[in-house]
Amino acid sequence: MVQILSGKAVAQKLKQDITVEIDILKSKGVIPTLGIVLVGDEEDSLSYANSAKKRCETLGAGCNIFKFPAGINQDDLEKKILELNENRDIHGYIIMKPLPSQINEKRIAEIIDPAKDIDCMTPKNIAKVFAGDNTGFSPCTARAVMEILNFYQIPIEGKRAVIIGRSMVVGRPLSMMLLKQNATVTICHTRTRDLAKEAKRADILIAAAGKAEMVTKDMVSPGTVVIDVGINFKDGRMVGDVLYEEVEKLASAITPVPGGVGSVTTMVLLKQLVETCRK
Ligand SMILES: Nc1nc2c(c(=O)[nH]1)N[C@@H](CN(C=O)c1ccc(C(=O)N[C@@H](CCC(=O)O)C(=O)O)cc1)CN2
Repeated sequence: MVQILSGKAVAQKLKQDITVEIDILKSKGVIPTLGIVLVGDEEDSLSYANSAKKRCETLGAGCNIFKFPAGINQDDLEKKILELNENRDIHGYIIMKPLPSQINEKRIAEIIDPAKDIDCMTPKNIAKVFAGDNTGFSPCTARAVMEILNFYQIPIEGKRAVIIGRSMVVGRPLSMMLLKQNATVTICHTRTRDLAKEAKRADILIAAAGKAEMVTKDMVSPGTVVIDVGINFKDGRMVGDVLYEEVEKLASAITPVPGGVGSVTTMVLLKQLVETCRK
């Protein structure tokens, strides 16, 4: 019988700690406030931004969405980021990705104040993740995956983890986090020669390719733990990167979409907001 790894239970546990922290900060006259930089109108980024705002409202934190047109140029966006660094009412902020193609993401990452970088875009913070140093922030989605694995006590040490996707928000940092817990990690991507063969070798398969329902039954061995990071919209409904109906029949455990990694990601974002606010 497949185990459903619900993100809601994990989010609930994180929520308890965050609520206590917010109450302490409020008693000192500080309302932790999140900034969200949203450029253009990518559906998953909009969903992420709106969900994060709702969570802030529910937990008593502040949230400001800074929305810019998809055609914004590099200089104007950089100016806005520098303003956010100086804005004492914003304690931490996230820049929704992907950014439009005219924007040089690397240059943006370099000017973010690392103390406000709660989704871990700056070279300084990402270097800590790669060095296995826990004193900085982690990319929220990658950390959400680890929170789920740890909450459900999924064994990681010595296991073969296969990640489909090499993004800087999930695939690459997550590979380092799993490595830190002694998994043997493989990252697959668009140029991987025999993706199904690689995926079938996984004890833990993480789908983070950003492609709706691309992981099918022929890519999964019986007994695999399947973590679906994807948030895609198909015919008006939210679906993951895993074709759930097929794969759940083979998996030993699986995260659903919705109600899986996505619901933990926004809670991790708030946790990291509260952490930076406290500092
Ligand atoms: N800077 C970043 N930008 C983006 C990221 C990212 O990790 N960093 N990720 C994607 C979107 N994303 C996660 O990967 C995401 C999209 C939507 C939601 C969301 O709506 N969460 C809901 C619950 C959804 C569910 O039940 O699964 C909630 O928390 O209530 C979360 C994450 C794009 N851009």
